[in-house]
Amino acid sequence: MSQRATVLLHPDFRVGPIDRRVFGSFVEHLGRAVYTGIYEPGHATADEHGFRRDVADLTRELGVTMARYPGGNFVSNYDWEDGVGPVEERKPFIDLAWRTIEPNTIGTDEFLQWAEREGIEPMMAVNLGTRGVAAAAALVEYCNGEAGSRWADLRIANGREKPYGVRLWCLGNEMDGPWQIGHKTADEYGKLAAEAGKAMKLVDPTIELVACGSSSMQMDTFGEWERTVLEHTWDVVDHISMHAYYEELDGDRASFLGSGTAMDRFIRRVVASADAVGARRRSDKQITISFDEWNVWYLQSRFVGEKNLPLQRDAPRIIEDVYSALDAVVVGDLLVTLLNHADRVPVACLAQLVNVIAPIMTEPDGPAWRQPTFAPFATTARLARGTALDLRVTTPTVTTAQHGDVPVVTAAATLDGTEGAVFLVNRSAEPVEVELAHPGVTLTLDRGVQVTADHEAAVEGPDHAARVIAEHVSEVDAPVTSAESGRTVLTLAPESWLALPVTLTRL
Ligand SMILES: O=[N+]([O-])c1ccc(O[C@@H]2O[C@@H](CO)[C@H](O)[C@H]2O)cc1
Repeated sequence: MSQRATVLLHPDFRVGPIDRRVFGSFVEHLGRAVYTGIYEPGHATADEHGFRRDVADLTRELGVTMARYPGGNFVSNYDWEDGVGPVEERKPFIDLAWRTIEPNTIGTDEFLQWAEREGIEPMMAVNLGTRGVAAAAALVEYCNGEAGSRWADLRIANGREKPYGVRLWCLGNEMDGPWQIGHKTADEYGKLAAEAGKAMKLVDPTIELVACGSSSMQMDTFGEWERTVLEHTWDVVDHISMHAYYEELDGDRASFLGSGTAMDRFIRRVVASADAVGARRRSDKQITISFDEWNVWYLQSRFVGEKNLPLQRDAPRIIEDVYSALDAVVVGDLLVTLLNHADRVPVACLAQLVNVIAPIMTEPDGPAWRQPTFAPFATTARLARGTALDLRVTTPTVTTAQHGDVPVVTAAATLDGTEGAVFLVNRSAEPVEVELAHPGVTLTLDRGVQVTADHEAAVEGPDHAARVIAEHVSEVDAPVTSAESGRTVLTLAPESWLALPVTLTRL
């Protein structure tokens, strides 16, 4: 075997604690994410509130800790007041983001109560596209206020006495994007976000706020946007958002498999932009990242063609990407990148949860099933606990058309007491021998989960998904070829992602 990499690991070298909110997801009023996704009264598994039990069970198995709501692009033209109160009095409206008639059957209370029942922390977004300071502050009061003021009393009148205590709030969505309803310049948005945020924190000083960063690293305004927005909002916000979607373009597999490196560079650049604003202000405050949209999404190759959306109703099928095992390897690698930035990325959302670019799919009146991308997320959310370790990886590189030279092997490791996990990715088409160097520490690897990439076009439907999972996702023994004091050698399969539970004890 010609390729070799070394991963140096020690329990004292740490990136930082893993915030469980990094295993968040996203439920937008888009296509079938809500209607016939999480919610379908009349479905065989529906609970007394009309939410699908099969979807909730898969969500639990996925290990999602948090869910962002109600958008996304949707939030930028959403009047939250239309989605509360007696359902029979709620009026449909034309959602301009996805050109869909939104029936308003599900709104803030229904979503927050679903999240509460499922043990998922909600992350709410306010509309800074067509609305502003007052509507944002009112929504915080509606969700978190105690009895005795207008909006809190409205919540109580609507049947919910106890405040929801929503901790995390997005100040709008992708306001740098020309597609956004109420799109703004960085100056316009920064001023509005600072004022909305100020008012929201005056209603509830315990909340955390996320300012919109760039919609992608490819935006022309990237960098300058972050600088300007953070100059305006520095004193009021806690996090800046990042969004990134990756896809295989023109059969360029190597670049696609290198997506984690693009994500890594993007994170480093946003951290640098935030720290530069802090330096100029001589501020010790550290802004962290809410990576509140990330995934594989065939955006350029499939969605852009679909963009002239006809006006539709009744939960249309919009951006229901079907994933391959190759996509699952990339999702696993993106999670490796997020873990390696645990100190600066406490919050992240796999976009999205159900049907829309999602690990869980459903048929109305029919089954719910896992896509191949489900496994790396569920496994990482289950195993990655405690602290992320700061590994030193020595690896061959591969030259890619999109990202230049990228590492062939990527790795992350986590530790909680003496129990932890090691995550390894081989991006090349050949097997790689990886030496785990652990001086002064005994390392015991347990059975784990492996995903190997496929070369097949993904085909819609539960049967195909189940077959891809059966063939490419497996429980495996640690592929150890030799072990001696302070050194364990294993072999990574071509184009694969591997997660192994580990026990570390100091000698
Ligand atoms: O690069 N683009 O063309 C592009 C277009 C739309 C876009 O929207 C984001 O992704 C959507 C789906 O998660 C969310 O509603 C929105 O925040 C994100 C990026």
